[in-house]
Amino acid sequence: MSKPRVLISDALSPAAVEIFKQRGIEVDFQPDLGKDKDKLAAIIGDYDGLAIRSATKVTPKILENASRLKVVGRAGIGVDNVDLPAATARGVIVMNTPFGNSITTAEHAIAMMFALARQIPQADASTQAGKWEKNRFMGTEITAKTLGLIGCGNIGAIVANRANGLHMHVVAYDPFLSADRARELNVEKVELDELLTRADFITLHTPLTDKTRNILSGDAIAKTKPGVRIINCARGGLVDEVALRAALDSGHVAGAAFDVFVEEPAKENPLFGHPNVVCTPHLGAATAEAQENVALQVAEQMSNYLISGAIENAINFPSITADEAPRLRPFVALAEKLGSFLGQLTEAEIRGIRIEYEGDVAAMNTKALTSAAVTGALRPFLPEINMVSAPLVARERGIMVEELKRDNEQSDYDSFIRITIDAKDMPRHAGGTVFHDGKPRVVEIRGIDVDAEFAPHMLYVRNADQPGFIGSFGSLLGDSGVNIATFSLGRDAPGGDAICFVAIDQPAGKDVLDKIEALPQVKRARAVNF
Ligand SMILES: NC(=O)c1ccc[n+]([C@@H]2O[C@H](COP(=O)([O-])OP(=O)(O)OC[C@H]3O[C@@H](n4cnc5c(N)ncnc54)[C@H](O)[C@@H]3O)[C@@H](O)[C@H]2O)c1
Ligand SMILES: O=C(O)[C@H](O)COP(=O)(O)O
Repeated sequence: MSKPRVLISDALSPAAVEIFKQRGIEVDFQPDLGKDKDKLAAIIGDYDGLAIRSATKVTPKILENASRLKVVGRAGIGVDNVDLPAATARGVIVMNTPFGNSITTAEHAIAMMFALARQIPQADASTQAGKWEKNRFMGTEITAKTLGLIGCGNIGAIVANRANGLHMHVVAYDPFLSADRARELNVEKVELDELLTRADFITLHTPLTDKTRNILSGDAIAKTKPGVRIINCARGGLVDEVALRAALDSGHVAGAAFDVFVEEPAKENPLFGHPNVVCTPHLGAATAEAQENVALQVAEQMSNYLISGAIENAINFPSITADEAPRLRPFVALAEKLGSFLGQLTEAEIRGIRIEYEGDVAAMNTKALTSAAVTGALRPFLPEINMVSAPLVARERGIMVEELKRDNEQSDYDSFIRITIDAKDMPRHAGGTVFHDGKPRVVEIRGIDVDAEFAPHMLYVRNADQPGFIGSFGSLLGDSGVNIATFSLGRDAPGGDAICFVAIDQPAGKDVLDKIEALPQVKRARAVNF
C-alpha cells in the first residue's frame, strides 16, 4: 500500500512537517498555496490529507477535485473556511484543534483592551513621530470596570479569568453557560440587553453563526453605555462594522479594537482611519507557542486518522480513540458487510435501517458502527457514500436510522449485530458477530442460523428444504465452471424454508443465476459481492 500523502497549504509551524514524516506520511509544505485556489484545485487530487489554517478556503470546487481526500485538519479553531456540508457529503473528515490557541487568543483580547484603554498604538505613532503629545492621550483605568463577555466558552472563560485578575467585574451573555460554570468562573450571567447597558468594555468570543451574525447590530450598539469600548478577536461579522463606525464617529463608542473583519484579508474597512480604532490582521492565534501547539496537534490527529482510523476533534464525525480503533475495526467491517448484504438484496425504496447491538459491542462506539451499517446498506445505490457522509445521506433521503442496544443474556455470542432494512416491499434482516480471529461472520439470515465468512464473490440462495437440492446445485455450479470455496446452510425447520450462502472463486453471471433459479427447490438466487 502506498504511503498516505498530506498537503500543508497554509503557514503552519514546520513542526507539523516533522510529525507527518515521523509517522511515515509523505508531506508537501506549500505555505502560500492556500491563497491560490486554482492551483490548489489542480493538485488536491493527489492528497489524502489537507492541513490548513484560515487562508485556505475549502470550497465545493476544491472538494470536487479532491478524489482521494480523507481528512481536512484545521490547525486552529474556526472552520468557517471549510464548506462542512460539502466535505461531509463527500465523506471527508474535518477536524480542528479546539484548545491549542485559546490562551494566546484570550491574551490578544486582553492586549487589545489595554491598547484601547491607554491608546497605546496611537501614542506610539505620535511619540515616534517626535510629537511628545503628553496631554493628548488621557486613558481610562481598567480596575473595577465592568467587562461584558459575549460568548463564554474556551476563550471567553480564559478572558474572564485574566479580567478577574485585573480586578474587573465580569458579566457574560452566553445561552449555554450554566449557573454552576458561571459561579466557577466568577462571572455574572446576564441577558444580552443587560450586558449592553452595563459593560464598560465588551469583548466577543462566539463563533459566527446565523444567530450571532451582527449580534452587535446598530440597535444593540445604541443600547450600550456611552463611552463603551468594543473588542472583537472572534470572527468578522459579529459586529455591524458600518453601524459601529457611525457610533465611533458620534462619540457614543469610545474605541474599538478589531482583529477580525467581515472581509479578510481586510484591505479596506469602514473602521479603518478612525482615531480611536486599533486593528490587527487576524493575529489572535499568532504566537510561537500557539502555532506550535496547533501544528503538532493537527499533524498528530491527521496521522492517527490516516494510519489507524482514530478520530479526534472531528466536527463531522464521532470520535474514535487510538485504543478503540483496532477493537472497533472488525465490527466496522461486520456492520458494513451486513448492511451491504441486505442493501444488495433490496430493490424497493428503503424507508428505514435498524441496527441492534447486543453484548460487548453495545458498549462500543455504536455511532461509528451505525454509520458503517448505513454506508453498506446504501452503497449499492450510492457508490460514493462513506461513513462520514452516510448519516447525512440517509437524513436527506428521509431514511429513518434507528439504533437499539441490549445486553446479551439471550444471545449465544459475546457481541452480536443485527441489521434490518425496512424496504417498501418487505423488511430484510441479517445478524453477525466477530470471532476471536477478528473475522466478521454472518450467523443469522431471515432468523435462520447460518455460519459464514464474507468473501469477495458469494451466492445467496433461498430454497425449500427438500432432498436432492444440494447435489443438483453443486453439479450446476461445477458444470458452469464456478468453484465453491465455502458452503453454509441453514433452515428454519425440517422440510421448511432453507438458505445457503456460498463463497465462490469466480463471479457468477446472470446465466448461472438463471439456471439456479430454474432448480425446482429454489425460490430465489442472488449474487452478492463484498
Ligand atoms: N482571532 C483569532 O485568531 C481567533 C483565534 C481562535 C479562535 N477564534 C474564534 O474565537 C471564537 C471563540 O472560540 P472558542 O474556542 O472560545 O469557542 P467555544 O466554542 O469554546 O466558545 C464559544 C461560545 O460561544 C457561545 N455562543 C454560541 N452562540 C451564542 C450566542 N448566540 N450568543 C452568545 N454566546 C453564544 C457558546 O455557547 C460557547 O460557549 C471562535 O469564533 C473562534 O473561531 C479567533
Ligand atoms: O479560528 C482560529 O483558530 C483563529 O481564527 C486563528 O486563525 P489562523 O490560524 O488563520 O491564525
